[in-house]
Amino acid sequence: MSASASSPFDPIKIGIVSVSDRASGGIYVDKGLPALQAWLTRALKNPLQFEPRLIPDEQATISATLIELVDAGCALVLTTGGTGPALRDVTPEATLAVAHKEMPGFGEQMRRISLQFVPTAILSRQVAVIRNQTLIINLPGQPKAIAETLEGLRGGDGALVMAGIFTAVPYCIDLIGGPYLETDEAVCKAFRPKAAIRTFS
Ligand SMILES: Nc1ncnc2c1ncn2[C@@H]1O[C@H](COP(=O)(O)OP(=O)(O)OP(=O)(O)O)[C@@H](O)[C@H]1O
Ligand SMILES: Nc1nc2c(c(=O)[nH]1)N[C@H]1C(S)=C(S)[C@@H](COP(=O)(O)O)O[C@H]1N2
Repeated sequence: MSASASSPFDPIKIGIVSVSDRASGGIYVDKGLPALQAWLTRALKNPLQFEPRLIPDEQATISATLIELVDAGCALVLTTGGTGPALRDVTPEATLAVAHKEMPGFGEQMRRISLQFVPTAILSRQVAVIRNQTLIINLPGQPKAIAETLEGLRGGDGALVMAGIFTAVPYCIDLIGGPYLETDEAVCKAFRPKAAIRTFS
């Protein structure tokens, strides 16, 4: 099933995946999925249909989940967790295993932004890839890292000091034949070349 919605008013399917032994094992309540859903709901104007998954740090399970979400027609899949150096952190490997194209700029920029927040930003091996017509992006597991990387760094007055990576997501999804994402500019101003901007009457 193609990720692009048949009409601009169809709900856009977004996969959200929390990769965590402890959360999936019930040791603590997962905070990643609620944080992902809340931020995406704030940032996007489109009607959305979330496909949430809470899974352990098992490489085969992560890859199978990503393939399942792409095949289900998700235009975008965001994972949180398992991107670190620890023995069981395998989300990047599982993501690359299902990739048709790598998108290295997203990981580079997420580490750059994250360094504004924590010096351990460089411990995240997060990647982003394209599979068919779906963009898959790994985020770190710290719940606060979700807004930090997607929205960027704001000054004390709320003004954006360093843009988050989500500003490039809508145009990337346009380019792979996905649906036209519209953002709430108060949360995230999507960048598109003038010729790529659509207006809906
Ligand atoms: N639900 C949660 N509650 C509290 N802290 C969390 C939660 N999810 C993530 N974190 C914090 O973010 C850090 C990094 O998240 P990580 O990807 O390691 O997820 P995790 O839940 O620790 O996974 P795992 O149990 O597989 O180590 C965690 O070590 C923890 O400090
Ligand atoms: N924005 C942001 N990036 C971050 C963090 C964070 O708190 N905020 N945590 C760092 C830490 S401590 C680790 S270990 C790595 C990997 O985290 P993960 O294994 O939870 O994915 O993400 C790093 N990147």
